[in-house]
Amino acid sequence: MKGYFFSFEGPDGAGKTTMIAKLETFLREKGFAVVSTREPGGVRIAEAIRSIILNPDHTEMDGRTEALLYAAARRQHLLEKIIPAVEAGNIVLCDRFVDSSLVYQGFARGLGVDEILQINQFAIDGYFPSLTIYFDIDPKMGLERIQKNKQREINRLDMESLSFHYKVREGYLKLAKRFAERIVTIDASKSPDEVFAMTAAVVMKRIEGR
Ligand SMILES: Nc1ncnc2c1ncn2[C@@H]1O[C@H](COP(=O)(O)OP(=O)(O)OP(=O)(O)O)[C@@H](O)[C@H]1O
Ligand SMILES: Cc1cn([C@H]2C[C@H](O)[C@@H](COP(=O)(O)O)O2)c(=O)[nH]c1=O
Repeated sequence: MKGYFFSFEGPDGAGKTTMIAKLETFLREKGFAVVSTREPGGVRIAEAIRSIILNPDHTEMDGRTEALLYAAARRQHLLEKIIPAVEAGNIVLCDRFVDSSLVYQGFARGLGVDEILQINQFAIDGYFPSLTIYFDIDPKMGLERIQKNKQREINRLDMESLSFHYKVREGYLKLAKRFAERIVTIDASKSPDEVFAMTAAVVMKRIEGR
């Protein structure tokens, strides 16, 4: 039986990585086969592209170059890891996917959501997640969480202005309305336990409701 492809989105510091780790343990304890992955990255070539995109020294990077690099990394990640894992019956939990490009490059950078969607259609051939959970948070709170987390590297996107990160949130809220059949919004400002309880409920409803 085929598996599932679920993606997790949100502004920087919303709690995506934390919730995916909790969800992976929760689903495995229920007997499900789970593969967690992330973007940009997930496979060797995409991780190499990640290091180019996120390098804080690469300040000269053009917006369209950035968008094309994210899409290229996505193509390799999708074909080499995501699709085979879903076909093998796994639940794939992906930390960011195409919606991040639509929001960060399309909306916040002003390249155009539909223009970025077109580039990504070339990359993903319409292979969208069946469920996307959007962790909504005030960007200031998310960035403050990151600053408290000393182990986390600061990447080139983190260094954008606060107004850019507010545009990111605005872009996600618009996307959640546009793709309401796929995207479920969760209030990520609550405690980790509260956010996880809501996340697990949404995921189990989707799995049981297949
Ligand atoms: N609900 C929460 N309440 C308080 N702190 C949280 C919550 N969720 C996660 N955190 C903490 O916030 C920090 C960022 O969490 P996490 O790395 O999961 O966010 P993220 O959305 O993956 O961020 P990024 O997109 O920047 O990688 C971590 O230190 C994490 O422990
Ligand atoms: C997939 C994707 C990501 N981004 C941005 C969003 C974040 O600022 C970084 C990734 O860092 P994280 O800590 O691993 O979440 O890259 C983007 O702008 N466009 C994308 O498609």
